[in-house]
Amino acid sequence: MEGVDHLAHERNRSQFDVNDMKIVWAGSREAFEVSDRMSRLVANDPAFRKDNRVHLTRKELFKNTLRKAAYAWKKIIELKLSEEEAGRLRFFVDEPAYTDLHWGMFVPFLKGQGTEEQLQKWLPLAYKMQIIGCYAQTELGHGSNVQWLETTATFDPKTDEFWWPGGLGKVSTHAVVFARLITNGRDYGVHGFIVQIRSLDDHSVLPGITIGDIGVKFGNGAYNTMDNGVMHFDHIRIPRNQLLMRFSQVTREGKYVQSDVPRQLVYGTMVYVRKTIVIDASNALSRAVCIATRYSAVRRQFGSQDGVETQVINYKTQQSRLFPLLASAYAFRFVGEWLQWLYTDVTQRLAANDFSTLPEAHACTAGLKSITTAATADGIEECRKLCGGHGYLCSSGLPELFAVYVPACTYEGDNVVLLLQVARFLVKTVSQLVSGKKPVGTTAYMGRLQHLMESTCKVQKAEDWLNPSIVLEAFEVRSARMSVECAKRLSQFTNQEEGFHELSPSLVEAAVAHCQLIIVAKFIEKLQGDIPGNGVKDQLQKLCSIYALFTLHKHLGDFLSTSTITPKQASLADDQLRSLYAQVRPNAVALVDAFNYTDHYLGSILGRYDGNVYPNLYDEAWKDPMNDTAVPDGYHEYIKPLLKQQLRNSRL
Ligand SMILES: CC/C=C\C/C=C\C/C=C\C/C=C\C/C=C\CCCC(=O)SCCNC(=O)CCNC(=O)[C@H](O)C(C)(C)COP(=O)(O)OP(=O)(O)OC[C@H]1O[C@@H](n2cnc3c(N)ncnc32)[C@H](O)[C@@H]1OP(=O)(O)O
Ligand SMILES: Cc1cc2nc3c(=O)[nH]c(=O)nc-3n(C[C@H](O)[C@H](O)[C@H](O)COP(=O)(O)OP(=O)(O)OC[C@H]3O[C@@H](n4cnc5c(N)ncnc54)[C@H](O)[C@@H]3O)c2cc1C
Repeated sequence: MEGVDHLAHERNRSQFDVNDMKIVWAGSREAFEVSDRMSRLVANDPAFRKDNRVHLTRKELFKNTLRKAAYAWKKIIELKLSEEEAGRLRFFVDEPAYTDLHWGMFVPFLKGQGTEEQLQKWLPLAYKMQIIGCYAQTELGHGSNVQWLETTATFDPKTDEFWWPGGLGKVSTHAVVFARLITNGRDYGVHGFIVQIRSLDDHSVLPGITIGDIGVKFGNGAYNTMDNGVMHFDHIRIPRNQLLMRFSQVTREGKYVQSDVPRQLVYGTMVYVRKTIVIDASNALSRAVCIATRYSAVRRQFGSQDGVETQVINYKTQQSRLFPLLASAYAFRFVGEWLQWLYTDVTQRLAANDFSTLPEAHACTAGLKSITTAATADGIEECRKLCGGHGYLCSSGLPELFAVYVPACTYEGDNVVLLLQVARFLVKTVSQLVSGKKPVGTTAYMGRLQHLMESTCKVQKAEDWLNPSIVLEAFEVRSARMSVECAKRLSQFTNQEEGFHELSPSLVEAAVAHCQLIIVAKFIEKLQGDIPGNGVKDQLQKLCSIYALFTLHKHLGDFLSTSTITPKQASLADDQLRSLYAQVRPNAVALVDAFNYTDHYLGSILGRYDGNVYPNLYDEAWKDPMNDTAVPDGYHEYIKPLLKQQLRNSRL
């Protein structure tokens, strides 16, 4: 019907080359080509069908996931896919599965923590999927507080329950298990061990171990394709060499030998995964924004002129809710790219025994994981509301996306707990300024503290807010002043831990300010580089300004209370923001097309590429098993007697 024409018109009016933008979004031409090929491969293979997921019971759903994972593996082998291609294929299958943990945590943990000998033994098995691994760290009683894990690994172990590990409940044959290492009567803290948990012959659980699935999780379908598990050990014995010994060893005599490295390296896999989660936030948010943008261009309500109602995307309120999310998706993409660079850099330094950037890598991955996942979870829900009533239907793709995505705010570190880590890092950075230590990397701006404490914002007219150095300085001033204020208030406490506890809500806000500064700074940095493509850079500049000015608008209290800007300058920022929304409007559909998502991956009738929403929405309703019969099951038991009774009563 009408929808087809609407989107074609939208695409024709865009002011940049969408194919060039696709390359920027993907990161490189090569990355684009791999993603494009893998997404089509999945979309065109009926074995990867997912539109029936919501109608399956948990057991059917899980078995279906096992089938898809096995089929995907068969394809990977048959087509001799590279590691990158295989990763993209799994991504586009779009179903949480044990393989996420095997490839995403078990293998990286082995690679990061194993000795050469251990790598030779375990990696080939894991690479060929002759063993399947999971990551068992969280216990029933302890998740955030890793140091206080109760599981012990001694010659005479106690017993304890693990709780949550994905892939553990039904599939994994091996687990990386976190336990406090005790030898010669001394507790050496948390270490990682490889433990075989199921037989490689018949998949039965090994003696002394009890394992099960922890039960149905949030949402219908959604993350229930994953077998998050509970595991109980009762006096399990493992060979000494299953302690991963790259950084610390236990000798045959039971002597503990610690290499000269920070003990926090045992947390390395969490840093790796948190970095991945930031890129994943841009995937999830862009997907929701793509659905909401296309549908907003198709949907019409009110404002009829010449008998045609207004596209809801033309409402300023719709734009002010949608376009900041579009800008955030791009912002998270670029900060994710930068984080990937930071991670590679820190890894190379660690290999050369340079641990100097480890605290920054930890703070950046923890903080950015926290704010990008929180914004994405909220953003997906906002997109659902932007789609009105149809957004609440599973066929919009949004309810399932939300349910799958929200645990990202909790797993791999609760967001608040992680922001408190950033706050500690900031307070430490400020206190070290006194001793003359020069801050580097993302805290380098603190080195200009005197200037930032005294400077005044130069904005006099709305267009001044398009100046990247003015915007950057406003974010630096706000962040520096919030951190300094926290540090000052902390210094009034005699007991620092007590002070930290007392001030933690303000500390979290200071951490958010610092992380938002990083995102703005990295977006601006990206734009300072070479960005080829007709009109591409211009669009990205607009999105960068929208991200920054919307963030400023949302956190106006911080900017005003720290006297970073005046109320007049805040009002000028709002004026500029409105103008930017109007400039992005004709490009909105093309900007989401640049994500290059197939209809299969989007899984949304509202977000269809062709915009042909209504007939498909209507047809989809008839496919629901509820419509198999016109008269429902239960009519004879529960409806008919009711109606008959009313008839009898009315005759009385
Ligand atoms: C379908 C999936 C979709 C998307 C996912 C996309 C991509 C992911 C890819 C693959 C993964 C696959 C699937 C993902 C799905 C789910 C996976 C979920 C897996 C898990 O959840 S595993 C369990 C994770 N658990 C946690 O994260 C626990 C959180 N807690 C902690 O990390 C720590 O304990 C702490 C950070 C809270 C620290 O607590 P503490 O204060 O007690 O710290 P310490 O005393 O131990 O240390 C203090 C000192 O050390 C510094 N520090 C802390 N952590 C680190 C670190 N990681 N690196 C470096 N330094 C660290 C800290 O700053 C202190 O320093 P200081 O100088 O002394 O102040
Ligand atoms: C879908 C999913 C998959 C998972 N997969 C795995 C897996 O594969 N392997 C694995 O080991 N684990 C896994 N987990 C567990 C996950 O890592 C933990 O749930 C997470 O680290 C949070 O810990 P917690 O549950 O102990 O939360 P808690 O720490 O109990 O948090 C509860 C509340 O307390 C607050 N809080 C806690 N400590 C502090 C503090 N110091 N200051 C202020 N507030 C605080 C938190 O902000 C939160 O509001 C998974 C979890 C989920 C939801």
